[in-house]
Amino acid sequence: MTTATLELDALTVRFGGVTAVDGVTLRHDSGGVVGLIGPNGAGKTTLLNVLSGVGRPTSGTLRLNGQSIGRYPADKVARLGVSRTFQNLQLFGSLTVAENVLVPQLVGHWGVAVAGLVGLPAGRRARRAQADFAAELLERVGLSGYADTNAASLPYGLQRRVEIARALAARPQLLLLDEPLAGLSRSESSDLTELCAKLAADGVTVILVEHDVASVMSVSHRVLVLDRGALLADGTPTAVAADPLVRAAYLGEEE
Ligand SMILES: Nc1ncnc2c1ncn2[C@@H]1O[C@H](COP(=O)(O)OP(=O)(O)OP(=O)(O)O)[C@@H](O)[C@H]1O
Repeated sequence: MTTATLELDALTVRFGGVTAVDGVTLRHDSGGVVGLIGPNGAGKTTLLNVLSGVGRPTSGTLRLNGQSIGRYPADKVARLGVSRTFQNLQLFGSLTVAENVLVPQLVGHWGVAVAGLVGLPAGRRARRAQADFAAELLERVGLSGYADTNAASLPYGLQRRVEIARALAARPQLLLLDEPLAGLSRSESSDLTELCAKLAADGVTVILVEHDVASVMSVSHRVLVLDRGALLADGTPTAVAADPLVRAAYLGEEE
């Protein structure tokens, strides 16, 4: 898989008088895990929304692999290789794990669904292909064997993985995770952090928005710090952790 090239140039998002993202300029083309941290209200989710086509920039440009995507709707951005998860779990509790993972595929294939209802061979073949695909995705996130389990019955940490598997179904180059560690136990957090590292090693660029700074520092190759919408620091975890501006504006606040 070729690594995604992401370029932001003076990217700005305003909501009325509030500048949520303030002239962010950066380029990333080296894969890995990119940690995005910053105090409450720093603009992290707003930036993720713009990267995934859920939000629009007020000004500035956003390019993915050289293509300007800032004005594209979310479904088009997804087709170009950007997938995301949201802060709040968005699973269908009454569906199985495999069904949850396949939701984007199933809703896009009414023809297959109809063929399946009447028992046509094409439907059976398609269903087998879908089951194989779900199994492949679940294997990638460490959920082999859970395909037929009801999603709501899983522990929270595993439900997070189901969401990540669903995001991987679109075969993204860029995976945006919005606070995936929120509400997880220490061991669940460390397992999910390991999964981020594994996905990055597989060639997916992972952008990780997280309040758990220690986990971000442990897994990220590059850390971006937003403060009141602006990029306050950008570098390796070691360099960012030692930056006096970051310590004053952010890390100090956490102590
Ligand atoms: N739809 C909106 N309308 C108006 N203001 C908004 C909207 N979305 C975000 N904001 C404001 O933009 C700023 C950045 O918010 P954002 O949620 O992006 O920050 P964040 O870094 O993700 O915060 P947190 O860590 O608390 O999730 C905040 O001042 C917020 O109140």
